[in-house]
Amino acid sequence: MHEVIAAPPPVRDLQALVRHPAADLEQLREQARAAQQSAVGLPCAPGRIVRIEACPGAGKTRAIIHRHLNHPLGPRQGRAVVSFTRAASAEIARRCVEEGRPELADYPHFVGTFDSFLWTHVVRPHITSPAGQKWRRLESWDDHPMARNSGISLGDFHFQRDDPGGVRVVAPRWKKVPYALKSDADRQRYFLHWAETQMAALWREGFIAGEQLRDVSFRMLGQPERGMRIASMLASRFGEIVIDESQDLSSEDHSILAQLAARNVPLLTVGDPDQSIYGFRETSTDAEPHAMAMPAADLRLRHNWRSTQIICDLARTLRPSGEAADVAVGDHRDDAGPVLLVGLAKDGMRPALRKFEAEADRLEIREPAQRMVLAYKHATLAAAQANLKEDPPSAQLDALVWATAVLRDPGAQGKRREKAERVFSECVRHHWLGDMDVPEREHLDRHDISALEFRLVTQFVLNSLPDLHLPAGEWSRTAVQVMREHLFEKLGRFSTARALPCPKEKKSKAAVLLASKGRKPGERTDGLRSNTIHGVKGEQFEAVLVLVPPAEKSVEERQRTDIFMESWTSGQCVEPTDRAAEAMRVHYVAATRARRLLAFAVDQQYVPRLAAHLRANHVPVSEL
Ligand SMILES: Nc1ncnc2c1ncn2[C@@H]1O[C@H](COP(=O)(O)OP(=O)(O)OP(=O)(O)O)[C@@H](O)[C@H]1O
Repeated sequence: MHEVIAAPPPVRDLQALVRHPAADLEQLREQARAAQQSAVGLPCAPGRIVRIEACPGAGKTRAIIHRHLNHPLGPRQGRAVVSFTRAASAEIARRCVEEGRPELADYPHFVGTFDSFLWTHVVRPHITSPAGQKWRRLESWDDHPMARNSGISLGDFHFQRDDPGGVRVVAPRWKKVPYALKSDADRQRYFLHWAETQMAALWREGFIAGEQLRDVSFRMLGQPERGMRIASMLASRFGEIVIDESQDLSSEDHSILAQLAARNVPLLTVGDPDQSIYGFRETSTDAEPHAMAMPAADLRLRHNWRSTQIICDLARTLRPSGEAADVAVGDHRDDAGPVLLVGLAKDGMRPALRKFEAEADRLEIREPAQRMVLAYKHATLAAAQANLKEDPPSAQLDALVWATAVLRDPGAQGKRREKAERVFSECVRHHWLGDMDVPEREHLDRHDISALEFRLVTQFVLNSLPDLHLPAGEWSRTAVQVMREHLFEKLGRFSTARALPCPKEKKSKAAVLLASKGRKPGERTDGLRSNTIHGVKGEQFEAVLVLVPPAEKSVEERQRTDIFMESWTSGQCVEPTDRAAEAMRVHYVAATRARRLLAFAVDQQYVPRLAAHLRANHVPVSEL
């Protein structure tokens, strides 16, 4: 058995303490720090995966960084700290630098994403290539120009395995049929055929991404000798492999980890199962159900440094696992502000936004970046607010404007930023180098340009492009002129000298409007920010408004909203499938982003029932 350092007190005691009017904040904080310290020191155990569960705001990243800073491993051994997004890995690397220990993000350590870990340490060193073929990993299929066709990418499909134990490269099926193709069966068939042919061709060339990488890893680890070699090399290089945000592991990822653990690779996972919101990543038809039976966690952190106790109490009502409410220990723990419930009626979502703004004003939360409007789907936000489109527009000029606007917005993070970087890189390479038929790295290799050189050039172009409030026609001309001056004249190359086409009717509009959603006259929403719930995982804001709109668009959407609201207000999932639990978890993630002010805007018909349910659970609410 492992040793647990300074075990935190049992939950029942904590609950009693926190409800007591004289609960001593300093005493609670001591317990919270002791629990975090336990996570920092919890040893890995051979032969199994050691698991830490932690509530929202528990300081998971902080605990992992303290472990990395303060717990050295054996001589010449490193620690792998694995996350699920490039942004999360970059944050860990940044914190190592901030602590004056930049070497902790470098060899022999590994700080990166799960996919890059599999590639760098499981697959690449051990895979053999047929003659003339070279394996190359793509972060996403979207990164290869030949994996895209008229706005559809190979990433829009799941593929089947070519044989039972093989790799998924044949028989694509849509993850979700794009709206524009919904009623066009011929085009759908065309794209399915294109995807199958293209995937097979790219696979033969040696390109590998997501699902295929997992298949290859699993297969290689399953081979007795090769599996043993991979595991023993991992175990000698890494004293431990820490996996952050482990709730995002798919059942296939779990199977890979189980193979590693069985071969004594020391593994520690840290995550919050209630925040598992990537059910759609369960790709294979033979995948285990999402909620795999897990052994009890080795340690659970139950103190929340982020939110008020009222927000923690509300979060419990959204928790499918039924875990007790967390204990608030942050600066706003005792704020008494109730949860706001705003009824949505026929006059749309604007009144709800205004009420939320007024309440944020009253609490003196003025920074727009701290007043966050969240919804399950981007379409909901588009209806409520005008701002930059979620995805790059298809016209060349509009896409460049969009990418420039996103990359210049310090608040733009995650997937959207990655998409913008890709669009921007392609535009610069198109104008500079031409021949856009291979992914970025090969394109640069072909022209003997290093990745760093290219980054400097793109950054320079980004800074030099004109202000996005210029008329679009003028912006387009100036943008090409800037690229010509900076790339052609200074760097000796320029493959395209034409202005980016700008249709007549758009020429006099401000360029930024080419990349924005429409805004009704008189509407101003500059004082708020908005995002999808999936887009703000891991973040926090002073004030959060969660929109749960009456879904009028489709039966499917209406069902999703109804199932969610029925489940929430009845205190149990009303559907046996994972759909209800997933909707609960997604809204749980939304609610737990809030530090001080939490509001829900729901269809008016649900307000009385929701208010009654929350009050019955001792959550003060205010109906607006
Ligand atoms: N020991 C501590 N003392 C003071 N503040 C802390 C402590 N631990 C964490 N915090 C603060 O609590 C907040 C939440 O921490 P963090 O974002 O790391 O939580 P998390 O566990 O990653 O949450 P989530 O899973 O919801 O994203 C941050 O503002 C962080 O600085």
